[in-house]
Amino acid sequence: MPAMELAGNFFLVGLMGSGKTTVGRTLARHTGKTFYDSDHEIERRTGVRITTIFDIEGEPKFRERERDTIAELCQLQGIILATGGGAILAPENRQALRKHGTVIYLRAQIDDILARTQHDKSRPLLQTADPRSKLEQLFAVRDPLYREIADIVIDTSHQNVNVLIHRLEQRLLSLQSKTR
Ligand SMILES: Nc1ncnc2c1ncn2[C@@H]1O[C@H](COP(=O)(O)OP(=O)(O)O)[C@@H](O)[C@H]1O
Ligand SMILES: O=C(O)C1=C[C@@H](OP(=O)(O)O)[C@@H](O)[C@H](O)C1
Ligand SMILES: [Mg+2]
Repeated sequence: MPAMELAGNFFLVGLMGSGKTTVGRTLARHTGKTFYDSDHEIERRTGVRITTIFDIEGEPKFRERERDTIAELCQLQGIILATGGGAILAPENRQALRKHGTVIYLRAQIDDILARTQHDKSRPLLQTADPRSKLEQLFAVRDPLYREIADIVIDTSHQNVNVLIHRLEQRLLSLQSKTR
């Protein structure tokens, strides 16, 4: 029996390192919904890591794979989906996410993201001499797009994951009772 009853799909968006995969997995456990991560799904389908896809095929082809994967996952019901940070760049993805579920924007500070991702080589866009300025550029382009489709914006800075998830779940329950 899940601890929490929530109707519908929930989609997590936000920059790399904002916690989409981590929060999504726990939210799925608490709600009894099935967890998907668009990056994991792309890796499962191709049999290679995201970095390898970027190396061999380049970002445009990765974005195509991401679009196809998100279009398919959005047809499912009762899921929690952690998207990749750049998924919202494609208008089709923004439209599909808005249409098929509740969109949660995990908003993180660049300092926190840098601390969380500094030892991790799995994000090709951050393998640069100056990841801070890269993240600043990405934030400038993407923050308006995350906001455009978000039903809930939640600040993730200065708190551990458990506190964050508790706050998020309270927000989701109150959103659900309002829209009923
Ligand atoms: N609120 C948080 N506070 C501290 N660390 C976090 C928080 N959210 C995520 N992390 C850590 O940051 C790293 C990146 O998280 P991840 O869930 O992979 O982010 P995303 O999927 O958004 O790129 C992981 O090591 C995770 O444990
Ligand atoms: O921001 C981006 O463009 C990307 C974010 C990554 O996912 P996370 O946001 O889960 O790290 C992954 O999809 C890929 O490396 C590109
Ligand atoms: Mg992720």
